[in-house]
Amino acid sequence: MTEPTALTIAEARDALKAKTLSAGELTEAYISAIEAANGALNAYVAVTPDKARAMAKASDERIAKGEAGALEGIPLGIKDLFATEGVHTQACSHILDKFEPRYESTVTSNLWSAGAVMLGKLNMDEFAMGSSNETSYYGPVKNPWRKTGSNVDLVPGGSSGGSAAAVAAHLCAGATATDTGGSIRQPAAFTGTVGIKPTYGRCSRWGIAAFASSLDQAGPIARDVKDAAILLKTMASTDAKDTTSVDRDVPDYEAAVGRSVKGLKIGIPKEYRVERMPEEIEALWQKGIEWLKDAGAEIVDVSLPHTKYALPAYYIVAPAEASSNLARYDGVRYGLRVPGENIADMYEKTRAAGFGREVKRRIMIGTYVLSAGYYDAYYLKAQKVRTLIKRDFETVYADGIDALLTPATPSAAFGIADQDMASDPVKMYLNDIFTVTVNMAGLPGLAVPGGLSQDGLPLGLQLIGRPFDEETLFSVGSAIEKAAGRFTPKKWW
Ligand SMILES: NC(=O)C[C@H](N)C(=O)O
Repeated sequence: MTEPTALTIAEARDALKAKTLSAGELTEAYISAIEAANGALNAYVAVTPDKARAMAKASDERIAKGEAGALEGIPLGIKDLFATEGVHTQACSHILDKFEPRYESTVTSNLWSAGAVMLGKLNMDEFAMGSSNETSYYGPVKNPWRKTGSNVDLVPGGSSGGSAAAVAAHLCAGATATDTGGSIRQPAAFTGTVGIKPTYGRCSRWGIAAFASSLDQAGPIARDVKDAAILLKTMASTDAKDTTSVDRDVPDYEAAVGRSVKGLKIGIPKEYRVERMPEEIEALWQKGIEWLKDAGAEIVDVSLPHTKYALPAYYIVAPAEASSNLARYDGVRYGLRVPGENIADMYEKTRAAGFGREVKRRIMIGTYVLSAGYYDAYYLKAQKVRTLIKRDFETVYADGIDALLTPATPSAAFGIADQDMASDPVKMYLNDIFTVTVNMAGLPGLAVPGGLSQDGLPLGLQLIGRPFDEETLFSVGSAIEKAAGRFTPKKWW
């Protein structure tokens, strides 16, 4: 029999339904896999076996009574950014030390209401700021993938590095993640998994620690396109507690998987052919184009003229919002408190000790671009650029384009403590060059594996859709998946 942890969500769902596997057995298999692997991979920052067993037992009882929910008995990992009642929720920051919320985020409560089982909390870049998972207070996550014949540890990408690594290494059936500028799609690309950032407003942000509220969106990381569709269906909802969540029915995303792409118009934006793009990324993109042509789609060259301004504008808007959102961590209500001479001294000492370097850098950039005298020159201008970026997409969609195809990242996974990235934060920020436009425009974006690099590392393609048209992304994504195949790392841990 296949190992229970090797099953996709769709397969596990069938096995649970056929009663050839129980939720208890499936959950035990994941708990053992985490125990065996987490010391090496550091994907989980908190494991909740007792809770998982109790949830699985309840699932088995519901299955026996014929009352199974859409995700009944499916063991999931949760990014540490989501509030989980009574369970470690620290956005992988020292400043939230020992914080265990008294409430549950809307996305996770949707999952538990559908019968899913929580395995624990997943590592991430501190407050989701990073592209390598190295800014986590809990240390870096190791990518389950290594170059062929090498034993050098690589990053899994970030900020949802723990989510991506856990899914790739089969330490959960699927995971929640969030994406502000690429945090779902870049780690998915680096680990050979599938990740979707839905349209802004599709998932409730309630109970997710805020980084940049106008850009943050939750979404799943999964082993294949179908599993991503299954997870998003339950994660998405309209929520009175988040006024930016939209009042729209959630479609049956799973039904879109495998649907024909014949006649769809796929745009290829020429501005994504950036300078010094590695040949293998260019080749991957070309392969994606050929696969979609073979599947009957029409390929159209398009232009998104303001693309090159997206990254600099993102690194103004995101830090500006972060500096405001992170003002709440002051040592008064929750988390870390470092005593001081007086209250101002206590704030200073707490924030100095509680935040890591990258978070401090963003707070300083954000405070600067919002300050009197600089607001118009930076923040206001960046917001105007954001409108131009959004209009670029509106123009191509008005011309009948159904979705756009681009690479997901400008490279494959790089080494932990990469000197180039460590010495120059802008080099790290360049990881987001293909993904931030999507957040700036509020659009859905899907990352799907397209193949392996010459060194044997996964490379991802990105599909960008019309607002609230995640279904087309699932259809086109599954056409790519069908042609490219699926990718699982060789176990070394
Ligand atoms: N949060 C994200 O989407 C990650 C992005 N690399 C950032 O550091 O802002």
